[in-house]
Amino acid sequence: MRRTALITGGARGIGEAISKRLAKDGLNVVICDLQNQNKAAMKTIQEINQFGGNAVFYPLDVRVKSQIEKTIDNAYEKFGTFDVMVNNAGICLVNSFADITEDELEKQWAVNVKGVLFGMQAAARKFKDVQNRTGRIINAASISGQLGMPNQGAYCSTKFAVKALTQTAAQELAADGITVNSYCPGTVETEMQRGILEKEVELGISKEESRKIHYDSSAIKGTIMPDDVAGLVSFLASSNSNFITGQSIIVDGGLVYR
Ligand SMILES: NC(=O)C1=CN([C@@H]2O[C@H](COP(=O)(O)OP(=O)(O)OC[C@H]3O[C@@H](n4cnc5c(N)ncnc54)[C@H](O)[C@@H]3O)[C@@H](O)[C@H]2O)C=CC1
Ligand SMILES: CC(=O)C(C)=O
Repeated sequence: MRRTALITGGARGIGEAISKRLAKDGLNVVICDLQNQNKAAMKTIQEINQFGGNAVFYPLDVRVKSQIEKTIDNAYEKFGTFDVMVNNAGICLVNSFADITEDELEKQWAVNVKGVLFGMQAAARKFKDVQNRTGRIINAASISGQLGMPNQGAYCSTKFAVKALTQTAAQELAADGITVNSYCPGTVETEMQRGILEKEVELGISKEESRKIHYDSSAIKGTIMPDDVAGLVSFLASSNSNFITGQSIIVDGGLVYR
């Protein structure tokens, strides 16, 4: 029976690449994203169908735990399997440390931390209570969860939290055969990154300085693309990573060394 993966924020950017890669790997793919990403999700599904993959779109908001639980139940009912949960959805609001507002902090914690925690809890419940078999939980962290970055204070705090939750859950869920890991990309060419660069210009950071921060500082020169992250997620979802758990793995071309 085909394994099934659910990817939050799966309609575009890194999530889109993960959806396509896992579909190529032969998994049923459940693309979960906000309703307003319907068009992007349909385009992704069309591309998956073109190479013979299997995908559906279930709209959800990761800030609402009951929606994640219901979506997992629906996916299980449709495909009869549920094996991989990718908690990828995230937002990044750039601001200098002195000016971070309560609203910015709350918005980012709601999606990046609560959304990931709810996704982990809902997936673990399903893996344990319904299937009683192995499962994979894979979370979006960032190099901003490894190192504090200028103008990303609130965002960094959420990604450090994801790393902490990943380590805790890995230890608590190991006995149930569930592994929990995170991916920590550097700067990846997506809508999120374009928004970050625009906001940095507003904060008075020159394009040259931005380029230095985001693209020119790593050992390997060049632009990290969503597919480069999807390759790691494919590995973490596969039997090649059976004994890897609690790790937050960096994909940044050699910038942060841990
Ligand atoms: N692009 C980058 O340079 C990096 C991104 N990341 C992380 O990777 C993940 C994906 O990032 P990108 O693809 O770049 O971002 P993106 O902005 O291109 O895509 C994020 C997706 O998440 C969805 N989303 C946002 N809020 C949601 C909610 N409440 N419920 C459901 N879906 C929601 C959006 O609709 C979108 O489809 C994020 O967690 C991000 O923090 C980490 C390191 C670097
Ligand atoms: C958005 C993000 O995580 C970085 C590293 O820029």
